[in-house]
Amino acid sequence: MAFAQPLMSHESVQELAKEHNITIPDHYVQEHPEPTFVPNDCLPMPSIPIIDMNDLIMGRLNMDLHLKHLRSVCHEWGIFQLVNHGVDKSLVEKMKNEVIEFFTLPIEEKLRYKLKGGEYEGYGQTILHAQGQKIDWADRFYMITNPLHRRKSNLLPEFPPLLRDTLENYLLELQKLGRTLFGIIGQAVDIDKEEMLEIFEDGMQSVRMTYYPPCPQPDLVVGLTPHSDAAGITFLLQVNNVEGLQVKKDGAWIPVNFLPDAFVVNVGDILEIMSNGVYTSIEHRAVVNATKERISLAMFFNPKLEADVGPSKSLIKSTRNPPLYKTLMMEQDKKLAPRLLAVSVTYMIISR
Ligand SMILES: O=C(O)CCC(=O)C(=O)O
Ligand SMILES: [Fe+2]
Repeated sequence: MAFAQPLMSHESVQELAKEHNITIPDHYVQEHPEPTFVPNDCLPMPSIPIIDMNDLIMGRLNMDLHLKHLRSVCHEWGIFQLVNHGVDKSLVEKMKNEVIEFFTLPIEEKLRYKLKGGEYEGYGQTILHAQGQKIDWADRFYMITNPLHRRKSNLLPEFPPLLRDTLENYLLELQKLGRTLFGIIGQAVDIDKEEMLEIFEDGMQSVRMTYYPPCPQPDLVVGLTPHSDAAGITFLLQVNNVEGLQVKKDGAWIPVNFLPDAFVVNVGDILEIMSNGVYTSIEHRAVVNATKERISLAMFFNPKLEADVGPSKSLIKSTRNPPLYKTLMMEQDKKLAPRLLAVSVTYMIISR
């Protein structure tokens, strides 16, 4: 590896991967990442369940069946492909193109949004907490988009105008979808719609764009360390049709085969807590490709910052089950707040 102008090792793996004949630097080399599940005649490759939004909003006749199915998917898997979600296809395509454009910008442009010491929002790589910490083979851009007063003035407002406008439109559409989906996901586990809406209305929302460069020795690195999302739910878009996301199901790492036009929806820790453990915040990771770059866009939906997060009051009342999790204040709790702000990539379920 030879840089004319060496970059800080943790500034951009995208730049590093552009060099010919690279030797993977030590801080990217992971010891024995767990292998991907290999199917055989007795155990075929499982696939992520599909939820059809039309069934949930129009399937009045069989609504009980649809809710039961949604509940079992969120319980067994904690992840599904959402089809017929109603978000305009051309807007989604535009969003994908703008994200690709962002990562195509010269490094100097992207470094205008560079992560600063101790901050979580901006452009960069895994934050180094400790000496010897391994770094994921990916560059990321993370920022809070809602509530509006929490937006950083040097991030979204400074974006290239097309990216900024497209992201704003995309956010509005996903907020509409999120509101409907939260109501139904709550209903499927006996949480009052009003309680759900009250907690998530004008909630904390954030976005992460991730660029996974190709890696000549993909088995030596990890694109995204195994984690569960600290969010309520996550909407995930695979931007350039290159696979890499995997979920841990029954102890095995299963690749997620994104359907065209679907969002992959993750149940996050907060929904697991609110459902008193009925729903599962699934562990997931991303692997990288030997020859192709991969790009993804994740939108995280959380309760509002002043909300208390714990097992839902209406659910506990109706089921009379004892709460299995503590109730924490969304913003003030020392464990929850930094984890939510970073949507950190260390797997842990809080306060179980
Ligand atoms: O890149 C992906 O597909 C996964 C992204 C993800 O899990 C995250 O940003 O939390
Ligand atoms: Fe995630």
